[in-house]
Amino acid sequence: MTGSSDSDSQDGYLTSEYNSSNSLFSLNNGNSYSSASLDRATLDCQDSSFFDNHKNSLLSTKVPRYISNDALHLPITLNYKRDNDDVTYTNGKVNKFMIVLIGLPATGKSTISSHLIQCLKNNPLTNSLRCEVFNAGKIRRQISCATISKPLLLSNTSSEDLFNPKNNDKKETYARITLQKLFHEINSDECDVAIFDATNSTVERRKFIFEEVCSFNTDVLSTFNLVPIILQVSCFNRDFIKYNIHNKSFNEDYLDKPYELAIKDFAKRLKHYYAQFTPFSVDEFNQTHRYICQHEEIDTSLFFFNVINAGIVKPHSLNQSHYPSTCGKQIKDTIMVIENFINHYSQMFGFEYIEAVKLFFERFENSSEETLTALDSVVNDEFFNDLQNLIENNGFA
Ligand SMILES: Nc1ncnc2c1ncn2[C@@H]1O[C@H](COP(=O)(O)OP(=O)(O)O)[C@@H](O)[C@H]1O
Ligand SMILES: O=P(O)(O)OC[C@H]1O[C@@](CO)(OP(=O)(O)O)[C@@H](O)[C@@H]1O
Repeated sequence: MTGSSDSDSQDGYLTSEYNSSNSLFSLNNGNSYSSASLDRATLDCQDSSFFDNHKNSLLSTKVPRYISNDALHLPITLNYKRDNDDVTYTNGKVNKFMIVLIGLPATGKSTISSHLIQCLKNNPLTNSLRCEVFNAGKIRRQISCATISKPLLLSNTSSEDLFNPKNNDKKETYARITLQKLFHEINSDECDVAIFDATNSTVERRKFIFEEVCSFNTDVLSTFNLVPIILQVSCFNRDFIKYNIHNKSFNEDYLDKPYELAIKDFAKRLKHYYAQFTPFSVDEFNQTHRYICQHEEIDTSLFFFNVINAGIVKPHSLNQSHYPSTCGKQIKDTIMVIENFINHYSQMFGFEYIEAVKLFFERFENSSEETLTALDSVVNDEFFNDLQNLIENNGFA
């Protein structure tokens, strides 16, 4: 059965319908970013920008006070227990899960992955599953450090220009190595839920990933079957993006770099990504499902979930679930927990994040701190306009 998932309406006054006819990801409008902007669709802004209008920022929205801090931290648990014999099989192999992340840099993929793991660990239905994140950036840093033996002069420096599209081969190599590590750890039964944390921003990359998943599942030497789950993380709010870029400037790529250089470098990286990114669509979901079914010669499961602007925008018809005709309890339970996490993300974590962003900008407005001035000089309207142009001209306008 195929269908879109429901979401709650508890936080209805904050959320906006995100339907396929006005969606960025809509097939009917030619996957257009410009003709299907989120701010028009959801925030009632006048221009047709990819980004939320700064003045109509989500930050001006009130975070509901009826959600206590405790509730924000407590993943919602469901009311029944997992049985010991819940393990299910596909083609005689024990099922495990692979979560394929998709999203531009600094949209919150790694952060949301750690929230999801927290949620799976806190739910009796899924707490026995061993979860692991396979981050392509981390593998890149490890390999670069080992190769150049100067730990902090990483391949991210502008001289190597790793993120320039002309150097895509290098990025693909790191992604392949990361995937191989993931398959190896699944096959040696070291984890049950493997999260592939990379931008996976092009159709070609995703095609490659699903070809590899099919090869893994049909390989007589692999003991396990991977149930693929696609989790797309999107962020269209300028304040969120600016705040996230600020935080990214403190990650391992920039430990030895001054703040302003880090911001400039990351801003440049973002431009490269915006020039190439293709969002995952319902159409691509259907094509991928057909491909997997043909290749594995069975009716397989495939799931697609979205977190948009930290869960504040609801992706109703974008989320897709395809359960096979004979679907084991373990798959149903795990998907239910993940779906529940997606539907309640704003209450569990999103609002707390908005509070943090608000605080950050309050501090920003009342200070003349050099670091924050540097941020403003790089991540400004001109920068967002550049990103907008890049996304419109990358074949999806
Ligand atoms: N949902 C979120 N909750 C809390 N912080 C977030 C969230 N999304 C992004 N951030 C902030 O933005 C920074 C970058 O997010 P990250 O998860 O590393 O993005 P990505 O993995 O997509 O590159 C994080 O360090 C965090 O400070
Ligand atoms: O190869 P893709 O899919 O672009 O993803 C990997 C890249 O994503 C990035 C994008 O910034 O992730 P991360 O921020 O998690 O470190 C790079 O570090 C990393 O090299």
